[in-house]
Amino acid sequence: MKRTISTDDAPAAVGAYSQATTNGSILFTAGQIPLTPDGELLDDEDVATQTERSLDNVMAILESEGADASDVLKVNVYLDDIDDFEEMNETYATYFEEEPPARSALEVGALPKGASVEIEAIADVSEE
Ligand SMILES: C=C(N)C(=O)O
Repeated sequence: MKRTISTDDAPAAVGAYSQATTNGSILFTAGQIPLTPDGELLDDEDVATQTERSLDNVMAILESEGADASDVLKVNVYLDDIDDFEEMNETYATYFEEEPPARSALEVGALPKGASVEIEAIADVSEE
């Protein structure tokens, strides 16, 4: 059965979506842009900082469900400029040092709120 997830440790949705949804086995986070949990937008920060903030949000959502980076199966990374790939990837790699999940990274025309980075994850939250 579908359940929506809400945690104060990640920013509230900026539109008509939930922070994450799960069926108890698989968890889907919404795309996380570089907003602090208080709602401050870090759109003027460099891509490394935006990547860090977005991934911190993903991790906070996972942790609210008792999961962590090791449970992530797939990540999608959206960049407003693919030339930022290396800078994003360097920061990203520090979050997934062992057995990194599958990932897609792509350039899109623009992201909500003028962000440079948006990151979403799919994780295994089933009981072992
Ligand atoms: C920021 C988003 N995840 C959205 O607008 O869908």
